[in-house]
Amino acid sequence: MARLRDSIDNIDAAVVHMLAERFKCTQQVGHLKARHQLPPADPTREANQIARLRQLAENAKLDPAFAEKLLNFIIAEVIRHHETIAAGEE
Ligand SMILES: C=C(O[C@@H]1C=C(C(=O)O)C=C[C@H]1O)C(=O)O
Repeated sequence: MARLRDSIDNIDAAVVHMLAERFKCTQQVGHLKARHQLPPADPTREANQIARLRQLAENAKLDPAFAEKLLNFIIAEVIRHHETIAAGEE
């Protein structure tokens, strides 16, 4: 079991690092949107991402509903950041 837990720990670390990189990109998008007075949320982009992620999840034998919930959770946090950035650049 210790070997499995070592792998779980490595995977969790990779997830954290990947999320950190993703948030670095979304922060830059937030600044671009604020500068060009674009809204924090882009529902069309979100719908495309959700459809894509659900397909990827299905192919990977991961529950697509779980993948969608996870992406929605992350996107909600990104939108919160974008609202904060927009408020600061008013
Ligand atoms: C990052 C963006 O802003 C928001 C956050 C998204 C995300 O985290 O993937 C997607 C769409 C937007 O609602 C974007 O518009 O690309």
